[in-house]
Amino acid sequence: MRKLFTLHLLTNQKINSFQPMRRQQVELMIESLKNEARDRIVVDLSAKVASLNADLALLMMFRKRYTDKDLDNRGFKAVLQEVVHLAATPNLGDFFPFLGVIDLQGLTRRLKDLSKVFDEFLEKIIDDCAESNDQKQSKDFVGTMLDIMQSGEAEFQFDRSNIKAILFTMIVAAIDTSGTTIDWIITELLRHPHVMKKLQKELEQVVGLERMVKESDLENLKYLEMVVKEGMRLHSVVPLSQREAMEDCVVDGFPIRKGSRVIINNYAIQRDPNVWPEPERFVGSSIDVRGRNFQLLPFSAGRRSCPAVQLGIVVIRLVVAQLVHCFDWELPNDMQPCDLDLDDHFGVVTSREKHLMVIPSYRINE
Ligand code: HEM
Repeated sequence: MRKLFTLHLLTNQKINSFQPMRRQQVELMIESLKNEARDRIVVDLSAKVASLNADLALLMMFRKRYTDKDLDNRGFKAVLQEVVHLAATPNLGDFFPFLGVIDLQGLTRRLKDLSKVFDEFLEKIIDDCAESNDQKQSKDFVGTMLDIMQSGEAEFQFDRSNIKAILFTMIVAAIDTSGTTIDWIITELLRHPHVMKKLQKELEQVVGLERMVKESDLENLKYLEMVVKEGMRLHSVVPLSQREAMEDCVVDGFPIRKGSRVIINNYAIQRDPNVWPEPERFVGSSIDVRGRNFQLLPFSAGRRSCPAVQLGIVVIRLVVAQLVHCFDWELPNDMQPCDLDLDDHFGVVTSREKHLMVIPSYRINE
């Protein structure tokens, strides 16, 4: 299934083919911010970035626009945040099975409510895709899964509920991660005005102030690359990974029995003073993000690491570059950069506790 996902969505060719769609969606967000800048409105940047990422991910995966209302009145960000928060909350019932029935924390009940919301949405996606795939020569990802299901040729059980489970994983994995990462990087840039200025300088030199950033500019923006890596190091949006030992082994002197689940604390590794001499510092990391040396693990590492590293990085760099290039940012109510709060909302994906509120002013020459 991972191979299918990679082949259908994540080859270089596929990622490039979605470039015009990314440009269009990012331009829409910039246009709306430009209007708000004209009126000096305080904008909820977290919400803007979240809805941009939901649009990008859903358009890419399902080739169709779905709005917040298609999921639930609360919208994608709020619902997904609740899912990732509940999924990471330790359930007493897992440790003391007799408590599972009582559902003391109400986790099972809340997750069941959310699963109903998602179930209806996923049914709609599958129906829409089935309908549009009938008219197309080339199948999209959902169409291919429907074909596998109908052919009965899968070597494992594969029905509609399996398709829904896969789509659910993809939506959770794709939507919240990139948006949350961008949110944290902009937060750090606001907390470090000299880094923001330096990045704007690089953008002026490479792109100029007569036009917006294009995806083809990204490879020439080396300081942007470092800023993004450092933001991902300080704010590991997926703070913990879980793996199950396939055989008895010893890790760093600790014996691990086959079948044990090991939790890897990416957050702690990325702030480990033995690896990072100044762990709290922002900017200066040139270490590879693919976790080859197990020092920087925003996408985890190994066989179950994120298959969408390249796509994630492109989206993050593009959106951060556009926001920093097109606007100067001010904090509302005379707030100072050092007063910006860094409280996080712990979950499978860890986002800012409070939304980032800022005042943009447009800086590109018309
Ligand atoms: C900044 C953006 C992203 C970050 C930081 C990120 C991070 C991660 C991490 C850490 C994992 C592994 C979790 C674990 O260890 O169990 C993962 C898995 C996954 N990610 Fe991403 N991700 C990002 C973007 C995306 C996007 C855009 C997609 C889809 C288009 C995606 C699809 C997936 C999938 C399907 C998996 C599960 C892989 C498997 O179980 O084999 N991710 N991601």
